[in-house]
Amino acid sequence: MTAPVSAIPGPRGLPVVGVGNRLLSDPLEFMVRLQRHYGDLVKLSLGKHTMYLATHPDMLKRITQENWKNYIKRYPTMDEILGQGLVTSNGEHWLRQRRLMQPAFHHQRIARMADVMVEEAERMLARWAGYARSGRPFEVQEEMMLLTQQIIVRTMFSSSLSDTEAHAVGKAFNDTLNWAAGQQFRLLQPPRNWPTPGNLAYRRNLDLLERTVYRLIDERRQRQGEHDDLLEMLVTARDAESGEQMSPQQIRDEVMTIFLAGHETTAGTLSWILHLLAHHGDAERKLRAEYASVLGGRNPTPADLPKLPYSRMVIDETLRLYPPTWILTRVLVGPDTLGEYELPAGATVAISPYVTHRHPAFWPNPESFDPERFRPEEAEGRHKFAYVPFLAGPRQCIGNNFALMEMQIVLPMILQRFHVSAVPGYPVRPMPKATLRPGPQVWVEVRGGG
Ligand code: HEM
Repeated sequence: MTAPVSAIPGPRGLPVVGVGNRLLSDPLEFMVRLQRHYGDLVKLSLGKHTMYLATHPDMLKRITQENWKNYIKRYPTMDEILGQGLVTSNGEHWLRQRRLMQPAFHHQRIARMADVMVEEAERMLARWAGYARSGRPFEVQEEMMLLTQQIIVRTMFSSSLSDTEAHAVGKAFNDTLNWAAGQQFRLLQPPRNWPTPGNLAYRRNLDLLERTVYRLIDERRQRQGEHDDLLEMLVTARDAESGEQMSPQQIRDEVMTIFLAGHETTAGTLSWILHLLAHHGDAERKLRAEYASVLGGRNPTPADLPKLPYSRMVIDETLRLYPPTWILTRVLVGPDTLGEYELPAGATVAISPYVTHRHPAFWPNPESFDPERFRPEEAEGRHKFAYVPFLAGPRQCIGNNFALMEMQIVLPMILQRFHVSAVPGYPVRPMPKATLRPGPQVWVEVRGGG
């Protein structure tokens, strides 16, 4: 027996905005409390709109795997920047693109990018050696953003860009995406064609990016086979069935998409890990012992990573507590049943990995940082959809192996050279913006590195 949508429980909220004000002011705490109070499917009235928060792993399985085609994405604010890239597209177009791009994200191809990750981490650590010598504290998230930004720019374009260009492009990407993310949260936006300073800077950045990206695409199409990077893969990919290749516009959309999806998430997670380790001495010691016995001070290679299980558990537990994609939404194409309720076509469903990762039926002491939860014996038998930092099903993150390898390489490089400690007086809390980052800032001091 199913119940109608009107029977789904939820808070009443205020007359005009519903619960919109509470969702905006403290969404994480609010959503966790809703799940505890009302259960696994909660109705959220947001003024004119209604959203259904689905948190039970069975529901996530239904939405992302069993009936995934019935749940589509709608992200209109990102259209101009991302176009029809993998994150924002749907249907046949998405399927074709995913098929074309999947091989580039295969384990073996990703492993070939390890050298770039090591080189960029070396550059960052050389800066940190300076901070260690002078005893100067620094904001670690900024460092991580710069690192992951340079890694994605270089794995995308390899040596086609000079260092100066790579920095300019990285910054332009970043500023454009921050601007777009900010727009989603602003109530009163000047129209995009007004010459406000924000609009002008946005236009300038987007122009620079498009000019650079189209130039590089053009060069590559004329001289193929000289590089082994993501751009080469996008330019040469051919659909196995139709033999078709991507148009320059489509390649541009995918370049922007990979940049958007591929650096802030990883930078935030690396910053969270350092913050958590600075407050959990036991985990830090265990991690150092693992690195010492397997690596003995040298940089890791992809072949070492399976031999560093505790390192992976620390990453997994950090992604459980602070999944960068803390909320995402889908719109129903046709009606569907979630739990005991019948939802109509057109309904918006929200999934929150942050809330599901704290579901008391699957996670004892959900707020505590405990990497041991991911020991194989502990993890065995756990509902597969209770842990979804990269989502699941056909639309699972295509870059999950990339991100995991990047973190597994960077982390031992940092910890084998430095002791990282938090600077007192700078409390850190989760900041639910476009991604869930630690904030407002993460100030650290480093020792060692000689
Ligand atoms: C810790 C790091 C990362 C996390 C937690 C993460 C998480 C996610 C999640 C939850 C989705 C699904 C979004 C949705 O369906 O609405 C997603 C999609 C995606 N991610 Fe990631 N991601 C990470 C890193 C990366 C990296 C490094 C790349 C690329 C190099 C990447 C590329 C993508 C792309 C292209 C999609 C769209 C896939 C599709 O719909 O077919 N991500 N990611």
